[in-house]
Amino acid sequence: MILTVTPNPSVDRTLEIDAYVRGAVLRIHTAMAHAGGKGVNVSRALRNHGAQTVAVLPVGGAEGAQLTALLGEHGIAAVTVPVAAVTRCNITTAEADGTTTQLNVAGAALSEAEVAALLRAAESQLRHRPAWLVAGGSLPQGAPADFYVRLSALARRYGVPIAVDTSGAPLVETVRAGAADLLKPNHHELAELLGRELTTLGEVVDATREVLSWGNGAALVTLGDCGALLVEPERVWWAGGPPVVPRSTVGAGDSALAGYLFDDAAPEDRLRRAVAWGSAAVSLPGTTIPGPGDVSDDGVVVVAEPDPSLPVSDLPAKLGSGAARSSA
Ligand SMILES: Nc1ncnc2c1ncn2[C@@H]1O[C@H](COP(=O)(O)OP(=O)(O)OP(=O)(O)O)[C@@H](O)[C@H]1O
Ligand SMILES: O=P(O)(O)OC[C@@]1(O)O[C@H](CO)[C@@H](O)[C@@H]1O
Repeated sequence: MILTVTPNPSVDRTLEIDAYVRGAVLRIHTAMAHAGGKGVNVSRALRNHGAQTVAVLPVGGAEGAQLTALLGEHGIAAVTVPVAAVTRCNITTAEADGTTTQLNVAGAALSEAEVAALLRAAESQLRHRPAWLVAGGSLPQGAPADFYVRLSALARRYGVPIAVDTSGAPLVETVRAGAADLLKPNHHELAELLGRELTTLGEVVDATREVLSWGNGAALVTLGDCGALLVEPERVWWAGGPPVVPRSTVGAGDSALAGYLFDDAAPEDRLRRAVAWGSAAVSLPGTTIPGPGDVSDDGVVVVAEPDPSLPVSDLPAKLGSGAARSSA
């Protein structure tokens, strides 16, 4: 079983439009709602592929009730912690050319008692010794920036490895405390964390290893349409898939993380699956999370110890060839 904790979940609303025009009246082709939040999406991806998972999350108000109902529709086993604040709705516009714009709400405040209740709910599931704890997303107001560090301490008490996918202050707190066995930043979050531009593959790998040297285990660094890196202290792999016509990129990173964690395969096979699941998510509308029928790892190329001098933006073109495939 894989346990996920999403302190700031959302009802994700997606509006499909031709093109975004500021100040205009825009006609929506399709509007849809999905259960969202990073940990929730990881649970959805795992569940779609038949893996056991439990999602822990706070819910409040009418949107909280809708989120609970959506989780039920997705078949997710959820431990919901009732809170006074109304669960947020995040809005995405998905344009016909594949541009995805996310409007993410801060999320209403949790009280100290509600934060403590969320940690207790997580601990009650950790007693079942899940294979992984996945902690994902931003933190709601009222949750301390070191929330994931506290969660990590709990996970370690039960011998459960923890994967963390967050950004901003909670990411700083987590990595500085060496609290993660696996990190899932994208390269922009990594650049923001270290306060420097990361242009080449070598710069991304060095930056990641700097973060690992603070006591974190390994990192799955996703690179959007340029694939993903799996970085360990001594080894590194890159993987990229064939070009995809994007429909909505929301949930691609979560699907990639779920693909990585799905089972205990060799690192390069986990990375291949991460990229296959992430790429599949991009071609699906809204926060639709792929299942086995959507995913294929045909054409996903994995390269061990890729050339550090390559610009990240050149990776699919330079490494995604048949010639590179043999070096995996
Ligand atoms: N435009 C794209 N075309 C093809 N594959 C993509 C594209 N965007 C993302 N992917 C795939 O999905 C994976 C995760 O994407 P990305 O780096 O955007 O994650 P993220 O920023 O964490 O996303 P999110 O927070 O929305 O879940 C990538 O490693 C890649 O395999
Ligand atoms: O605001 P956060 O917590 O950083 O991100 C929340 C979110 O954008 O992440 C998921 C996609 O990864 C969406 O389902 C959700 O709306």
